[in-house]
Amino acid sequence: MTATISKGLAGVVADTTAISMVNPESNSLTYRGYPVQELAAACTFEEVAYLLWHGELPDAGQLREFEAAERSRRPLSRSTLDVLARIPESCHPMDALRTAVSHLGSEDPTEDDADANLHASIDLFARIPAVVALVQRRRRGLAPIPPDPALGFAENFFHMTFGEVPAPEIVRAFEISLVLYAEHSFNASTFTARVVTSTLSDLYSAVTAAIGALKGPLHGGANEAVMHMLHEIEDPARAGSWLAEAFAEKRKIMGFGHRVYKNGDSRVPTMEAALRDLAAAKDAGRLMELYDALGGAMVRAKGIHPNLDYPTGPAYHLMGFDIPTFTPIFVMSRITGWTAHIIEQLAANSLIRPLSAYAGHEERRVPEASRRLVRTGG
Ligand SMILES: CC(=O)SCCNC(=O)CCNC(=O)[C@H](O)C(C)(C)COP(=O)(O)OP(=O)(O)OC[C@H]1O[C@@H](n2cnc3c(N)ncnc32)[C@H](O)[C@@H]1OP(=O)(O)O
Ligand SMILES: O=C([O-])CC(=O)C(=O)O
Repeated sequence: MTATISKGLAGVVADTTAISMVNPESNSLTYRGYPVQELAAACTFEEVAYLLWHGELPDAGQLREFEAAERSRRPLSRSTLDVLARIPESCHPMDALRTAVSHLGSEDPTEDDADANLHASIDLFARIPAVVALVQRRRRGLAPIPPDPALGFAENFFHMTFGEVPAPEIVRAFEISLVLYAEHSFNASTFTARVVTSTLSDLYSAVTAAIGALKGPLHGGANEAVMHMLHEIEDPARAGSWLAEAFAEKRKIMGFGHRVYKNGDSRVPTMEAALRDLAAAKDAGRLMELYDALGGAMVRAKGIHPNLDYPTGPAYHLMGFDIPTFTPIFVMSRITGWTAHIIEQLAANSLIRPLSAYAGHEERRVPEASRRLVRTGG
């Protein structure tokens, strides 16, 4: 019998999920039934995080309690700070974050039941921004800034990174990006987390593996690659010729294309609007000319549309973050979706173990040592 191979598991439905629905036909994305565009317009990131974990938006009392928990759990332990201090400054911040999350797991002695996993998820949600901010400051030769419990999640991240909170429009654009990045069904990093969880391993191991999967430029690493690409092209008039050269060399154009959406990513219009407001506030007309020139040329040449990483790259640049901080910011958001999936996987677990079709050497006998280990020189 010849097996049907679904390379990259393309088109394979691996399980059910109640967390989000990606619908490429209607170009929509819902979290727990709510359109992501409405959530981005109306909710704080804390409310969306609560929704992903609990299945419902919080009422005022639930939100107050949740915000208080997040704010109180932000500080990093001495031992986490010591581990971070020993990681080479030259490494990518995703490597530092992966190590920090793994270390945080070694500090958490709790069992892996659903309550403990929800507790650990909120711990990671609260602490990851402190790691990301500290690592960016260290790269700039600056001392860490402790979290401020008087500030919300997004504002506090700016405070820990820059020592100040920018204008509310900038914080809002950032918060919109966090809402849009939070969850996207069985993408590669979430599926990685579910595979690890399916062996009944622990939440920190699953998140550590997910960070590794997100780092790659075909997935979350694309937001950084987009900004490098825009810097490289530099002049909007060069966008067409740069693209033609990239096609000739069979290079993938970062921030374009998607495994599920083939007619545009449902999240892009919302993020693009936020980027345009940001660019107007920052007088970044030339960057937007380049952004539009490349986007237009790509759609005209190949009919391939931008994904969410295309607008978030320049948006994070305009907010003042260093490029290597972009994918770690994605982690600050996606930790909510990953951990919601880990809890869901565990609640109805089945070991994830697909089959492979063997394509190697035909069966053969191991030669005797006297024939295998013949001297060939030296
Ligand atoms: C948050 C996120 O993770 S969103 C994704 C972020 N990743 C990127 O932006 C990286 C660039 N994009 C890509 O590499 C791809 O579009 C992926 C990996 C995201 C999706 O890949 P797939 O689903 O395998 O692509 P798909 O099968 O639709 O490709 C169809 C054709 O379009 C081409 N194509 C797809 N995306 C691109 C791109 N960005 N640049 C150039 N060509 C592309 C493919 O090479 C393929 O061409 P072929 O038929 O001549 O071989
Ligand atoms: O769904 C995917 O394959 C990638 C993606 O857009 C995401 O993880 O947000």
